Amino acid sequence: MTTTTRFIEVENLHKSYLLPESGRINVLNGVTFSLEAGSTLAITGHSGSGKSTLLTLLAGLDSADHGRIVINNAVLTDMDARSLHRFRTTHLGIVFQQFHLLPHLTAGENICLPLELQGRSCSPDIRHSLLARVGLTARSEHLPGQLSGGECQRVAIARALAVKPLLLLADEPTGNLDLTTGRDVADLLFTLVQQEQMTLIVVTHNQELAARCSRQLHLTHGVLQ
Ligand SMILES: Nc1ncnc2c1ncn2[C@@H]1O[C@H](COP(=O)(O)OP(=O)(O)OP(=O)(O)O)[C@@H](O)[C@H]1O
Repeated sequence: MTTTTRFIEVENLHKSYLLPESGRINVLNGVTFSLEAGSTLAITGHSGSGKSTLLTLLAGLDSADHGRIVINNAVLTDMDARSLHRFRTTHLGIVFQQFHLLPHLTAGENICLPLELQGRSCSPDIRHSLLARVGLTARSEHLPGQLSGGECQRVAIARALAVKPLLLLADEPTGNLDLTTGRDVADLLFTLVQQEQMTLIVVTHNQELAARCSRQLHLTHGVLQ
């Protein structure tokens, strides 16, 4: 018998946080969706609706209270912390609004970090090729503090691509950039996603960015619609 599994299957995901003053708040109340490999999905929703929380669970950076996440046949919600870490560093690329580059490392060193953390070598050729893909070959030796916001996000995208991820997760990737720079970064992101045939999930308030995705889902009252 042949079974077809979607690339991503999320079933009945629940997540709450315990607040010291006001008790428990339910953020995700049964999120369910599936996604084919190579698709691009935008998750929209008002501020505080739980978009980043959902992305954090998909990235294996936090655990759900209840529910199931399957990515490429791996059941993240059954994994222990060590397996999740291995899965994340091997198969996922993550891009954040605030870039999260290490300030004391150069652009080239930041880009190589995911490979080095896996004990893999990051040769000058690999480094050069990653920098070239984001148009920053001349900036390899610059520290993040010497780069513009758009350049920092390009470095962060190259870093996310270093491990050749199956899935790219992006949390407001243009949220810290002016309109033109944000459009340039979005152009780069979608070009690379297409070239690499990656699956992309992007969390955003930006309707223009969301509209570039093949699918959009809106998070409201803790569920996706
Ligand atoms: N670690 C945490 N501890 C307690 N509450 C949290 C935590 N992380 C998020 N929350 C709360 O969960 C809710 C959802 O937050 P989340 O950041 O996921 O929303 P969001 O839709 O991404 O918002 P924004 O668009 O403003 O970034 C908010 O009420 C937030 O305060």
